[in-house]
Amino acid sequence: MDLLIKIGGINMAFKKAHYITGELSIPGDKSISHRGIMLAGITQGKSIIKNFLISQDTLSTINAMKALGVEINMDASRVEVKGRGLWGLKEPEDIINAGNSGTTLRLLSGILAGQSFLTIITGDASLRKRPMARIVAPLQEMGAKIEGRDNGRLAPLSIRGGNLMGIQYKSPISSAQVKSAILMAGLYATGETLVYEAPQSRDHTERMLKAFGGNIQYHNDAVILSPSELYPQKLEIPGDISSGAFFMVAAALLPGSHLRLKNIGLNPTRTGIIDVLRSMGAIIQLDNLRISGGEEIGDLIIEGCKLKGTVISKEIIPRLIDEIPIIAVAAALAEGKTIIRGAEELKYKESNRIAAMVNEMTKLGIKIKDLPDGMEIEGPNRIKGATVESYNDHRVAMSLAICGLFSEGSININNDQCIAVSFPDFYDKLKEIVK
Ligand SMILES: O=C(O)C1=C[C@@H](OP(=O)(O)O)[C@@H](O)[C@H](O)C1
Ligand SMILES: C=C(OP(=O)(O)O)C(=O)O
Repeated sequence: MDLLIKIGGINMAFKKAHYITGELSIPGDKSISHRGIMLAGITQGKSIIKNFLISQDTLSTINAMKALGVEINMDASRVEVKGRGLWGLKEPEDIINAGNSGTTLRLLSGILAGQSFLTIITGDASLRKRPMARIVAPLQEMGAKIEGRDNGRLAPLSIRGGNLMGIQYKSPISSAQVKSAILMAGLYATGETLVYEAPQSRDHTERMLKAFGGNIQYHNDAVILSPSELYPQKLEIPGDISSGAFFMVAAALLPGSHLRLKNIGLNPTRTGIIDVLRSMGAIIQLDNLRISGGEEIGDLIIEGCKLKGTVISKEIIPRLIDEIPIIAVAAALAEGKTIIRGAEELKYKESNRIAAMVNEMTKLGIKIKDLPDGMEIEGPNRIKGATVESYNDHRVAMSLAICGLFSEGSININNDQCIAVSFPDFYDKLKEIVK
């Protein structure tokens, strides 16, 4: 079956897919790529990062670290970071712009909280609406001077740090960005820094700190960082399960499909999508399992079949937070009702992802309604063609594109160029496996 795609254009349209088949490597994990650049930048010496994700968000992190004086060179196969040591960053000459990337702004704020110089950090229109008090409050408690719009709740933030003290922080939300900002600042603090959260969010920062020589320990679900010196490393970034999720869902939904996603990151704090798809009846196998750079990695093999609805509740949400838009697509085509609760954090992402998915999937003829903390979807649905909006949110755009594989008419997605935020090759990869 032909696919009609305008790569990098404003609109795209697909024709209905019959099945998904093939083997794909998915680009490097976005969360781990950000962390690799930041931590390498504050070690003394040269780190090499392979399978780094080159996307708009991770380029925001690279540009920010360059503005702080770190030398970074990259080609298609690797990134070389010449770190300036924990205390060697320099005051940036201009405002740092994190673009669309919450991870860049929040994690970097933790590092900036440790610097005695002044930095002003901002982002695009979406990021300037996202909540920052969640990092500003604990970083101020550690001793950093931070101001921002709306009483420190919104970026731009101005940060002058230094002389930090470790804190014991019980996080009111499960957020890896909050936890990581505090741990980054903890590298500059006197005494121990402890962060407690439940349920646990992704733990890439803890693992990577350990890999760089950081003194990380766990006690009763809390992570504790003691003052540590970091050392340059060679890293290989696993494939991003959050990007792979779009193809996993497409393959799981189409009987006759057989898809292998190679070298995917399988850190258990990220694999909620596998558990949920299996609870919907999906056939997913793991192969070639190993550990690389302190992270679980392996191949995912997905066979297509008929899916059924499921219930997703609070405890699993941090393990699949970015996959909820594409899970909503799986639910739309599955038999029966799917209920997603405990996901209010979705309102504070690049767009309000509950409102975005409910509005746009409704335009496609899907029975979906919003809940205060999630959504309810009644399946199976016949998906009709329509023009839909991405809200400039990459995950919304890619989820709607997958709807296009199942729709009776063309789906045109306005502003789908935002896909380059996390997955510039999305359409090319999709084209390879759709038959
Ligand atoms: O730490 C990270 O790399 C991320 C953490 C999550 O955000 P929160 O920490 O806000 O939940 C996730 O949604 C985001 O895509 C990446
Ligand atoms: C929420 C996301 O990223 P960030 O918070 O870094 O903007 C995402 O990639 O879905």
